[in-house]
Amino acid sequence: MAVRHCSQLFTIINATLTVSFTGATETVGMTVLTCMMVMALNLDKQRLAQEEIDRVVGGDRMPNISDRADLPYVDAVIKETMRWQPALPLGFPRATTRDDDYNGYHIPKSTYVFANTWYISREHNEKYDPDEFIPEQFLNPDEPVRDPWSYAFGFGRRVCPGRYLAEDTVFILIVTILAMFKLEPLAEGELTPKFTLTIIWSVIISIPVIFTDPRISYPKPFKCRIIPRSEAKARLILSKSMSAI
Ligand code: HEM
Repeated sequence: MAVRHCSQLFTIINATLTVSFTGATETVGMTVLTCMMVMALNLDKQRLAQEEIDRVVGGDRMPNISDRADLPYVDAVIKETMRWQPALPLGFPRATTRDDDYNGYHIPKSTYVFANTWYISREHNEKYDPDEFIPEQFLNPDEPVRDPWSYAFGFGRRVCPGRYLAEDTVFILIVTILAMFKLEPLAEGELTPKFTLTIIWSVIISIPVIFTDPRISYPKPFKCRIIPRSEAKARLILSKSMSAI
């Protein structure tokens, strides 16, 4: 079920924070958690996203899925989250069903192959450092950057069948959290987005030190303040969560 309206916000945030989304949908939880972390790390970007939400949605209702087209900066924040640290940096391993030759390489039958999503996300770009969190790169029509929605979900026949559900769900969770709450690190320097190289399945990739195992990569437990952005918003959250019970 796509989350069209995030009225059970507290429950959902709680579920997200404890990463209790199970199975395939866990990747949705990871993406939302990653976004919360980068928002706490990048307060200037968080403020830009919130200003856009306030302009479009106003203060007396929660965002809904139909606001998405009018929220390009929030959309760019989500894309940049998926690029900056893809939930599945090497996708799922697959095995070849027959001998193959590709680009001068002979790949025997039954070889494990990976789509290196991490490498695509680090594609060379003259202007932007791939380790920096820069949503703005998705907003310049004159210099198009590859859209992470085109590679974060895999490729071909076995592409993720949940991608459209994931897209809507990630959007509505993040936009609602940003509309209602300010996210702050607990202490200066608490979260360090330093990248480190690591080898996984014989492939070298880099991940932030604050993330877990790169096979399925999500933030290690982190502390941050989640503060309602105003009294009015606190009342709105309470009224929605009470009416959802
Ligand atoms: C942000 C969220 C998500 C991400 C980043 C993600 C990513 C991926 C990736 C990279 C693959 C491997 C594709 C390949 O091998 O080419 C995959 C497979 C799969 N995903 Fe997702 N996924 C997400 C959400 C979901 C959701 C919400 C569902 C279901 C409700 C789902 C169900 C599946 C299933 C069943 C497969 C296996 C498909 C197959 O082997 O044929 N995913 N996903």
